Amino acid sequence: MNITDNIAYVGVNDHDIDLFEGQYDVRKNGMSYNSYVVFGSEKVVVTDSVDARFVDEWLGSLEAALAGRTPDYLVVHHMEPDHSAGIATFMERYPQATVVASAMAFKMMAAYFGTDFAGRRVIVKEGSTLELGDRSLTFVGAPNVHWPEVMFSYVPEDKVLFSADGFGKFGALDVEDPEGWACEARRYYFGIVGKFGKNVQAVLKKAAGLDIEHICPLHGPVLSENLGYYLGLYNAWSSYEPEGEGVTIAYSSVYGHTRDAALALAEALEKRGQTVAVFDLARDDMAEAVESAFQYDRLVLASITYAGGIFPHMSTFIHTLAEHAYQRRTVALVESGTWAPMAAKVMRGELEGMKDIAVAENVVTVRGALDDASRAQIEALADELSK
Ligand SMILES: Cc1cc2nc3c(=O)[nH]c(=O)nc-3n(C[C@H](O)[C@H](O)[C@H](O)COP(=O)(O)O)c2cc1C
Repeated sequence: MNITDNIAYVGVNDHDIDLFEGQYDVRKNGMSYNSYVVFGSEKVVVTDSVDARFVDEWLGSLEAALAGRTPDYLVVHHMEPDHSAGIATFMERYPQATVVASAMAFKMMAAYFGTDFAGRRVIVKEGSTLELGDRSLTFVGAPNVHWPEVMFSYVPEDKVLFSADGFGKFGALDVEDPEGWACEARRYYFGIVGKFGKNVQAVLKKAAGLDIEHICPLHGPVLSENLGYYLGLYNAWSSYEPEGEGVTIAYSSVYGHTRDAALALAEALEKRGQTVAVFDLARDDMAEAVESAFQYDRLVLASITYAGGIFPHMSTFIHTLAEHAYQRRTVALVESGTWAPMAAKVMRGELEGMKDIAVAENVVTVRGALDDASRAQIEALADELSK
């Protein structure tokens, strides 16, 4: 696959992986680890490597793409092992090659490979340029998007931005994603990059000064058309702006009564014309619930009272939101409890540490099964959330 006349794709698809980064379920569509070759008139650059299980396949694709040329540089934008596992093998195979990376990336290479390639390396920083003859790579610092050593690079002659894990997406490239780009890119963003909104904003500002026609991420498809759409989403996501109006309802229930309340609220909201997404935190993909909470402007947390506190899945969910800097949203509380309901109080306390969270006035309390009182509370909450 060619990105431009001078840039080829040499990445791999992974359909064996179950959990990406140890927690994100990608069994349905797999994952891609992207690597590219930039052919300059004088020098050839390979960008990044792939996961350890695919290094041989990557080297095979690379050799085919090189068509007899030898690579002069291996540019390392990001040292996470799913992109860096093949560095040492590459350097053995191509003894004339030089590694190009940030100073911090070389420290990480020493930690992973026992060598920082002294004598065979070029350290780059913001604004450094690598000349390839009729082409060049200019480096753009992207610290903490989402590791500290990350750099993007830009090829002005081809208007190509190599964006490391930025603009990444779950899913291998040999399967069509029926949901389009945004759904799995959003789950990826809020799971993996979401905490670092400020850093993403900083690099987006730099990117705004570049004339870009292709964004080449380390996971997912190369983005070549309608770039304003992708940049607009990244701008909304990284500034913690809700992407749209809607209510995410996340519930934890053992015997089904809290679920009944959550579903009754969903129905009441839908009757009022609201978009609603409901998640069972024990059974649905929690990363999708997190994604949905960030996508929409309102969130309902519904939990049983569990040993004087909240259910473990709800606790994990709220902590995950907090860890990802959840903010600027309205949150409503639904609780159940048979002898001393406490869940709403506990959840309210957990929300206190988050920025700009407005807690809805109406709280729903279910004491056993839904009754007239709790049904009335559900209607009142639906009214409040639909204002
Ligand atoms: C392990 C366990 C611990 C519970 N702890 C409390 C509690 O501390 N206070 C309380 O009022 N109810 C407590 N309950 C009762 C639940 O809140 C009650 O069963 C509730 O209806 C469960 O809602 P559900 O039907 O959605 O699972 C507990 C229930 C279980 C199963």
